Amino acid sequence: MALNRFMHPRNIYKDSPPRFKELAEQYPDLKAFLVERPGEPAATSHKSIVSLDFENPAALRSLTCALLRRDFNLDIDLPLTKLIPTVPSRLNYLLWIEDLLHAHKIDLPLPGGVLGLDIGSGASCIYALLGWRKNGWSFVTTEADEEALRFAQQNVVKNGAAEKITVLPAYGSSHLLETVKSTGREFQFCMCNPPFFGSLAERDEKASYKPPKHACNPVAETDAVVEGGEVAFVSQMIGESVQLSDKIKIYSSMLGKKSSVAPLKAILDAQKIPYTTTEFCQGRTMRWGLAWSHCLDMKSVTVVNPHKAPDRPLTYEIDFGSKSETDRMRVCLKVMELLEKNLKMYLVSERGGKERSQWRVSALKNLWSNQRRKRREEKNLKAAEEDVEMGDGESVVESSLSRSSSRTPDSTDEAKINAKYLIQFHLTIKSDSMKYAMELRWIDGENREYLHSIVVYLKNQLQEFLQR
Ligand SMILES: C[S@@+](CC[C@H](N)C(=O)[O-])C[C@H]1O[C@@H](n2cnc3c(N)ncnc32)[C@H](O)[C@@H]1O
Repeated sequence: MALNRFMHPRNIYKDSPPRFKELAEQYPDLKAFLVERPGEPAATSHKSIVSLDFENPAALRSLTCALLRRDFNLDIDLPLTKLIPTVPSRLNYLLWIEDLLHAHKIDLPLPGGVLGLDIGSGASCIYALLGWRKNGWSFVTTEADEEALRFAQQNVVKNGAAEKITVLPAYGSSHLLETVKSTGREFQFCMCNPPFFGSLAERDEKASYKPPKHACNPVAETDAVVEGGEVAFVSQMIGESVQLSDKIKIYSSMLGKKSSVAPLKAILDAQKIPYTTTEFCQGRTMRWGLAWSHCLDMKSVTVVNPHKAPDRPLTYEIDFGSKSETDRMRVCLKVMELLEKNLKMYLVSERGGKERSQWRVSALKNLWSNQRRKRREEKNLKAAEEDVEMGDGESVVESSLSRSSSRTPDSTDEAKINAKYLIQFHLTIKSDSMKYAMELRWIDGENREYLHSIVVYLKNQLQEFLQR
């Protein structure tokens, strides 16, 4: 896992790679593929190291299925004859798409939601299923291989995503054009992990492609090979994108060979199409990302740099003195209510698990400042209402109401959803022995001080709530 430290900073496997022994306790399918070897001679514990038999495609399949089930509540079937995706690597590309949408403010809950197009879903249909489960996105995907298409369709239905993900057969020789036309829809982005090679011989000969032992499985030719290789495939996508223009806001593709990046950039440069590139690092494998647009200035995009350590989060610890799932749920629900109902923020769930839940939170209005004044006013209002109940006259209530500056955000907030948000941050709630820690991590916005005020607001509200 030499390159793991360069994984996308939000990749959940970056700092916590799968522990095979633990995982196999939960998913006994994996047990048969565990390999135990002695620990390092220098290690004091002499503990053996438990790994997985990565050369066995069935082991890889069990791992992928277990991670999807444990971390994303996704249940998929995969034939051993098709490409078996690794979850951490697929997340890296998806997280980059999130960054691009975010940088252009097209990741907020749009009226119809975010709609993506995935070219070549594979049998797993992994990008669409992850994007749907993680971010609530809708997808149209295409697939050229009949067996992979059938599996992808079954996997979508099996996970109850048929209303949000449509898996279509590839449209003849067209990669994008005919599919987009046939749906009559507009897409926020398209993504693609094309077959890399021009021929099987090239795959086997290419010095620049040395598949790590553990990545090899008897991949069908359609997964790995396409006439002209990935450069021809993506140049055709670029050509079709010129005709589609802003029907897709951000076009993108993953590239399996570094040597493909330069010729594709040259094609975009020649046509003055703005683009941006990135590197995906996972395990011992590197991949490249290329994204371009006909309506957005991709050159000015500052995406979250995968090589830069994220800012330290602001943390608030809640000490219960006892731990139960019910306590954690109560706190999570209260935090959701405070953010969504009281502060009118928008939450997108990014991870839900027993020990840790994470959301991306966007605020369009500052409803957290001056909370002390607002609470004082609410208290006055309450006292006045009690006076009324005791028959003490209406005038007190009226004046108290007119003094109160707290307001309920109206439905026009929805209409302004595309406007610039004030702040966007990650909220993580973690449970650890006797404590629950709530972490707020800055993503973007107008003023970093807001994050501090939001923590103070949540802290005050939760203290009141927990005392009850
Ligand atoms: C490298 S695999 C990627 C599968 C999956 N997206 C993943 O990342 O695991 C490429 C997929 O594209 C499909 N494919 C090849 N040419 C295609 C085309 N013209 N339109 C749609 N799918 C195509 C292949 O059958 C294969 O399933």
